[in-house]
Amino acid sequence: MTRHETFPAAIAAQDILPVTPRIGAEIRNIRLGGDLSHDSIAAIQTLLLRHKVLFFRGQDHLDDADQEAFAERLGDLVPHPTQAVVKGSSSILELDSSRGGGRADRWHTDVTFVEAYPKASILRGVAIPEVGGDTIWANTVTAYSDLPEPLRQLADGLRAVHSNAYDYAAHRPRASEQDRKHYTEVFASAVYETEHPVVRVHPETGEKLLLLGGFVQRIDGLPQSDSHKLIEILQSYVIAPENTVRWRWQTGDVVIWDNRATQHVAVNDYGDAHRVVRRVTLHGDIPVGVDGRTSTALVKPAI
Ligand SMILES: O=C(O)CCC(=O)C(=O)O
Ligand SMILES: [Fe+2]
Repeated sequence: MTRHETFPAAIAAQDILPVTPRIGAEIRNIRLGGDLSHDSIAAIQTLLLRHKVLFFRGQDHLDDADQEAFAERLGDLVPHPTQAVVKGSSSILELDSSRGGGRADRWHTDVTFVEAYPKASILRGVAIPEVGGDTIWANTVTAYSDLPEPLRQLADGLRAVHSNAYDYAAHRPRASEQDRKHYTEVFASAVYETEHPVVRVHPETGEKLLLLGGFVQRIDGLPQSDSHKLIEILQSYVIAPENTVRWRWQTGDVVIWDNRATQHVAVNDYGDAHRVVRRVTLHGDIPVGVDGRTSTALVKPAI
């Protein structure tokens, strides 16, 4: 972004409050819904590409249907491939801390185990603990540009395998019995495996970004231990504090993230307090690497 770049007309400059210079902006004085003007929707889309994550407080008027109607203005809704939608909705996924799988406490980009994973997610705070339960997002574009040149060159040529089937117990030693059951019986009930470029070219901004996150299993062509080490090195640039933004939720908040240019994690620090968030995701397109090669599905369930 250049300094003199204009703000999208439908949202006034004073209503756009960057939370950090690199990622995240709070947008004030807008009532989200399916009835927003074309200009407001276009402004939200522009701001999302620029800030990667947009925060909206005070959207308590939204119910599930309104959340879906608003999301539909931004793209095509796509339900989660293995988890059931909330009753009565077409594609809302509920994350309830008191149920299995309700705590997304590993860094990830949503649903990267499928080829055309979602381009954006829209999350609504339904029940928020008095303290704790923040979410952190990381900018994977600035992470890529922070890589020292030799690492950038190395990353440019790599491909990684993402899957929803992994050693759950090893990755999540703190998980409850309920979480384990949810993982086996629901989340990984159908196995997906997809090979993505490690560096993706963003289809709208042309920015290069690191495509990794919690579903990455290995880097193509490397022994498992080297694979782990290299993923850890690259991931350390993603989660560097200067590339992240942390949000203290209030009930009625809505957060939208560009799921192509970010990773996120829900901080699991609130014990038995009750936390419920509801999400919709928008259809994405198949990633393309810097060499023009696209992602390829290796395993997908026969439907
Ligand atoms: O619970 C949260 O704050 C985030 C959950 C999550 O990972 C998601 O909605 O995609
Ligand atoms: Fe997520």
